[in-house]
Amino acid sequence: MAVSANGGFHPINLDDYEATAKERLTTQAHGYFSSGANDQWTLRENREAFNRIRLRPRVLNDVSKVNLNTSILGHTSTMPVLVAPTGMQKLAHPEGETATARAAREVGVPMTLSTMSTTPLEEVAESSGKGLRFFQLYVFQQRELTVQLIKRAEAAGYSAIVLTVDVPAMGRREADLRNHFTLPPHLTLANFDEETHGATRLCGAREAARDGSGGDFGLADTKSALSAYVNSMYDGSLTWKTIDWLKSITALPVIVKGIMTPEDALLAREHGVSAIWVSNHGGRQLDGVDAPITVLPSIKQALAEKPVMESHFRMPTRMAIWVDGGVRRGSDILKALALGADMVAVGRPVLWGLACGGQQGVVDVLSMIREELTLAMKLAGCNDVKKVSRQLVRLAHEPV
Ligand SMILES: Cc1cc2nc3c(=O)[nH]c(=O)nc-3n(C[C@H](O)[C@H](O)[C@H](O)COP(=O)(O)O)c2cc1C
Ligand SMILES: CCCCC(=O)C(=O)O
Repeated sequence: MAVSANGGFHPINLDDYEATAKERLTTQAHGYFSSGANDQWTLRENREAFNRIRLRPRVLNDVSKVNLNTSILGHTSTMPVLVAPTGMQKLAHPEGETATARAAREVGVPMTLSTMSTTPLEEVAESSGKGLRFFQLYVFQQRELTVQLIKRAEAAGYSAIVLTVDVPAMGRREADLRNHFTLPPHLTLANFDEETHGATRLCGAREAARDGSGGDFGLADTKSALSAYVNSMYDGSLTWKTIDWLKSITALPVIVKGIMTPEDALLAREHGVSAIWVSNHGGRQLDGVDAPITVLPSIKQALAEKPVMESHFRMPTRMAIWVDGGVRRGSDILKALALGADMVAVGRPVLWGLACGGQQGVVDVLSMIREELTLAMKLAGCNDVKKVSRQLVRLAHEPV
């Protein structure tokens, strides 16, 4: 493993990557990557919720071969795992998003590129060739800028638009406030140019106020340049009509990221999205919300109880369910699949792999996830991800 040649680093689980990444990153970068909002209750709960779910293994089921291949939006992934969008990856490694995209391609899983990338979306696409890539969209008050981003993602061969809906305002990340988070001078928000955007190096609240970009500046905005940026640039007025608008300007499948209730899952389906991404943004937005894995069963049930028939074929409309938050073990993925997820995303572990070893570090992290998932499947008596069923898990309130 390339990373083991690098400073005698021999990780045996994803937590080992996190510990070593912490040693290698600046305080500001580590604070930004690792932290959650406020008291970080939700951040911890994202992990703890997995511990309350028990597996129910079956035996004597020939698990000599395990099939992990999964179909996603008409494409194939070599496992039911995808890379979640995370901003500013050059804070982790000089090759940033390019290294992540190449690693995802090498492993055969989709990569989601953040709007807040430190590499232009075209460069990421070019460097990772035929790899499957989705573009994560933040909607800016400057609507034309948003339209341009979508057009560029289409032209560069991204296969879906992932609209993130849980950032109408910036969550309160106290590590960023303490560290006065900003981008170092050599990095920019590379999907924008300074002339049209005016803030590619992020901006302090005072600067934003001075250049008239508006916003309602609070204490947090004077301490975190990211907070000032988000609160002055993002459009906080989005509604369900925004989905209709998005669908009217792109032919790409639209995925809505940040769904946490059955009510919103049903609305998302009504508005014709291809998938919902059940997520609380890695515990970084509203502290006190449940873990995505906790709300997943009720979302799955609500969608099953109220099927919507496709008018032409009278077949139930199939909207996929993706989930993320606190996934650190192969068995976490198995639990998520059993509770109804079609795909499971990982955020921070990819950043830790990137910080530890660039592209190879991310390949190693994703390979470790694959190895753990394969073993969990074997030990649970399941030889194909398509066969993972609800019977494979027991929730805390269910009888043994
Ligand atoms: C450092 C960092 C940056 C993130 N940036 C984005 C982003 O730009 N867009 C987005 O939709 N989600 C973003 N997220 C949320 C992730 O996509 C994902 O929902 C979350 O990290 C999943 O939890 P996990 O880190 O426990 O796997 C970010 C998360 C982290 C940790
Ligand atoms: C919302 C701020 C930009 C990136 C992001 O989504 C995150 O840091 O969680």
